[in-house]
Amino acid sequence: MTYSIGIDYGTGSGRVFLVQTENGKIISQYIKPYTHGTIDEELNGQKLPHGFSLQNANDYLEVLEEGIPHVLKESKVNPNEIVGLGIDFTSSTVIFVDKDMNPIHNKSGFEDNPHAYVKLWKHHGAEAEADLLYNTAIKQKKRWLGNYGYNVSSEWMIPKIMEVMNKAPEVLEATYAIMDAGDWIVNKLTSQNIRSNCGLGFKSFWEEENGFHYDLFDKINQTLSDVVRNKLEAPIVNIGNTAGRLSDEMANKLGLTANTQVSPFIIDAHSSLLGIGSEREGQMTMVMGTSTCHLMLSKEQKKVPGISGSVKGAIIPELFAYEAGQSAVGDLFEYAVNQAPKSYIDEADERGISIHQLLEEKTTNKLPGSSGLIALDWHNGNRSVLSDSSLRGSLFGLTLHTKHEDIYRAYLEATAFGTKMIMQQYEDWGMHVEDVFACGGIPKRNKLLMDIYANVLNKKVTVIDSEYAPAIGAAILGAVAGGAYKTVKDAAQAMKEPVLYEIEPDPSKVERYALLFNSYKELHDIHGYKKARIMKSVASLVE
Ligand SMILES: Nc1ncnc2c1ncn2[C@@H]1O[C@H](COP(=O)(O)OP(=O)(O)O)[C@@H](O)[C@H]1O
Ligand SMILES: O=C(CO)[C@@H](O)[C@@H](O)COP(=O)(O)O
Repeated sequence: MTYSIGIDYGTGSGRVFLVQTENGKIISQYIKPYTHGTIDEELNGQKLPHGFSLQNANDYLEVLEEGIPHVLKESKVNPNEIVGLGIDFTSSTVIFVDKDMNPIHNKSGFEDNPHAYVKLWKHHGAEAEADLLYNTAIKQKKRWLGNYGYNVSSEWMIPKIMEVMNKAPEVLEATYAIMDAGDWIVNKLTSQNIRSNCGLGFKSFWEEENGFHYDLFDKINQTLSDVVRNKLEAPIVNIGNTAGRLSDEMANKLGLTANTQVSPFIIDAHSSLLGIGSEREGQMTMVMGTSTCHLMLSKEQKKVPGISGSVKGAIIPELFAYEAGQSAVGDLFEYAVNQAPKSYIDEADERGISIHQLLEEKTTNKLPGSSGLIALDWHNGNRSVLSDSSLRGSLFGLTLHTKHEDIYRAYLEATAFGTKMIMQQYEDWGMHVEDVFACGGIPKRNKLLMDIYANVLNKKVTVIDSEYAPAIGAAILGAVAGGAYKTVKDAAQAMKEPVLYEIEPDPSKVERYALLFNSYKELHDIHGYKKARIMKSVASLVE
């Protein structure tokens, strides 16, 4: 019997899973909320600018140092039988390190410097830099930008590097290497300095054929090109290969053996496709957590406007992986939960259920549209298809009698409408959606949400019986790196998570949601671009 370890670094916590390579059976698991959480309001007493989302890289090491010894102790598995280890991580979560791979925020004199900290994937401090990259690429008629949906997100690597260049040159001066946090964990485990093709391909303007797009960086300035060449660029390891074995130091520290192979990191949402066994064209997989990522696979590369990117071999070696997404989904529902009236909080406490469950219960039997509410789900900007992180959410149709559960449901529905916009974009550009899968931390917890998605999308939705598909995907890559399987596809089919249930559309609800979607589409177009100045002028007064 052999085993592999999958470690899923989500937005709020790290999750370590020990699984059987034969069938993906979870033998032991450990979930560690990040000690410092997400640093977004203030850092050591200093107020942070709006849109900042930082993390402390030491928290990521705690996941390793606590989680791996825990699963070994609990399972009593012989470490010699653990052939591989895989890492999935949110992206682009950017870390700046010195030549010993130590985060700059650990260095004396940098403790209070926000730009020395990890820029979480949802950090929105690099809007101006993203706009400059986009406008320069458009002016230079860079056709390759079509592989990134003809947009540049402030959530990606290069704008975040430019932000530090512009706002904190002292951090850059002290920095030896820059990378995705997922690459950093792999490098800490193997004492190397490598990069994964998945992270670079989706978030760093790197393509296997041409490498980094210095043709664009040079147009910004020579410093940017030099920083990318000297600090970001490094040997690349493709998904499906091994990044190398555990270092002796880490093997001893964690209780593993130096024979354990480590897979290059994969982006968390992308890892879910492996975890659910999605491996062919025509399948749209929604990975629903803090955010939602809408992933598809194709034999061809198509330039689909408004999606986040397409990268060959980022998930399944011989296919192009496509990504689109919504920056606030679980975050949006959390926002609604946090606005719940005290009476609801007390009722949920008395009954020992979550506020989510109480709100779902109170609104689950209502007819679509019965509240008269409709919302735009842009509380953290719009990633796809508008790619504008400065956009803001809104709620229409409020009356003096509107109930909080109706507002909660309006947000659930808004994320479904936003998903329909993305699905239609894929289909309009030749990528037919046959099957819709739902996985991640949310689908299993909210049946009403899945009912809404099936009826808004008018598609059967297959809900996966696992909140941990990304971790299983990472374990699958660990198993391949460790030689338990010859191909990623074979490993995914053997180790994938099971289906929990399938939900079919209900024609009566589909009809009502079609009317609501038309209204959503009009509001989307008005506030997304036709009259975007209305919300932007209000936002201009934000400190
Ligand atoms: N019953 C529920 N219905 C809808 N959303 C939920 C429910 N329970 C938790 N959530 C949301 O799930 C999100 C966490 O999902 P998870 O996949 O664990 O996050 P991530 O992988 O992004 O760290 C939170 O944003 C939370 O608001
Ligand atoms: O950006 C990506 C994928 O490209 C994700 O890492 C990011 O949306 C965060 O995902 P989670 O919602 O935290 O799982």
